[in-house]
Amino acid sequence: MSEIFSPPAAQLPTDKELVLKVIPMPADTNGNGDIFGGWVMAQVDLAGSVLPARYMQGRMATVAVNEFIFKQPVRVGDILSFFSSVTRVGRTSITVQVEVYAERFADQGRYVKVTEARLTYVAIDSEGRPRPVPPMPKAGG
Ligand SMILES: CC(=O)SCCNC(=O)CCNC(=O)[C@H](O)C(C)(C)COP(=O)(O)OP(=O)(O)OC[C@H]1O[C@@H](n2cnc3c(N)ncnc32)[C@H](O)[C@@H]1OP(=O)(O)O
Repeated sequence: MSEIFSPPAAQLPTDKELVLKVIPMPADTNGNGDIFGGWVMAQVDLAGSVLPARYMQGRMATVAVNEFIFKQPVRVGDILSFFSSVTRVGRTSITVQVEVYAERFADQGRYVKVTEARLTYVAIDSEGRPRPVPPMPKAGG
């Protein structure tokens, strides 16, 4: 019987915020029976938008997937945890780093890093043109 490769357990990041948890379903698989990469990318795009939305306070669009690494396959029934941090606030855009960790269906509590990505979002006005990112309100102000 063939063994399934099991990478070492990962530590969850302490410098990032948990922005999404989701469990992929059989309808999200590719021809190999693993989860389709496009499904993972869509979830990362949604997760990545959470922190920029706090700054942008309105319409925004994904302008770039600057980097996307599929480090390990994702499987049906994994619990996926998406962690994100803002790495750059520009005039009209915000860049985030997203890391995705899987708890395998039959190995809960042990985390495997499956994906990491860097994405950039742009604040847009009602015409779809870039607008300045509003200043972040001061905490407690
Ligand atoms: C809701 C959704 O997610 S929609 C899904 C897919 N996304 C889309 O359909 C968006 C389609 N694209 C667009 O509509 C336009 O490209 C816009 C509105 C996002 C940007 O318009 P542009 O005229 O290209 O904007 P412009 O060149 O002024 O750049 C805007 C910002 O994006 C940044 N940017 C542009 N390209 C990149 C890139 N490849 N990587 C990183 N940042 C980038 C710029 O540096 C600038 O940021 P800054 O002001 O903070 O320095």
